[in-house]
Amino acid sequence: MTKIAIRRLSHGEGLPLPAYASAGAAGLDLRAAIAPGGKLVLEPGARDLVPTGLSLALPPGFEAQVRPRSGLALEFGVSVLNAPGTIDSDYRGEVKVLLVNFGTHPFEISRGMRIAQLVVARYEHVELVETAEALEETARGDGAFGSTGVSEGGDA
Ligand SMILES: O=c1ccn([C@H]2C[C@H](O)[C@@H](COP(=O)(O)OP(=O)(O)OP(=O)(O)O)O2)c(=O)[nH]1
Ligand SMILES: [Mg+2]
Repeated sequence: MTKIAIRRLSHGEGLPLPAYASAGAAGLDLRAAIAPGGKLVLEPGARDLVPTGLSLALPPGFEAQVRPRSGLALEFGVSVLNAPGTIDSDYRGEVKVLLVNFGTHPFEISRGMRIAQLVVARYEHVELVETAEALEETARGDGAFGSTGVSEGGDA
């Protein structure tokens, strides 16, 4: 299993490290590291950058994606605005979560609340090779944005 160095920042002390909630979970649950006793209220339509109290050293070739938790999205309309947030392998600052409240009620965040999940994934750097030639043809060609039909079962 790939090992990734993680540091708990001072305001993250006392909080559990991100963990997989089940044996097959893809994401490590991230917790809000807001001040003890403090709370953060996200009004409907508002966004806020929530600290996790953690920084990571991802190895080259790995990224981490900050993804919403579907339970918060379904129940409260709370999501990650820039989903999936991208943590670069060379980033050493604090991992932060940009939460947004698409719901109709204020959403209260307390310290330690599981607010998002972090999926660590491999990526590749590619070399872009500019060409003046026509690109290799495909059946799709330049069809996009519903070119294969938007209603269920297609438009046949
Ligand atoms: O949800 C996120 C997204 C990003 N970051 C941090 C880690 C990432 O490596 C850095 C830059 O993110 P990104 O490339 O998405 O933002 P940018 O607007 O392109 O900023 P930059 O110019 O710093 O790359 O910000 C977070 O902590 N949480
Ligand atoms: Mg960037």
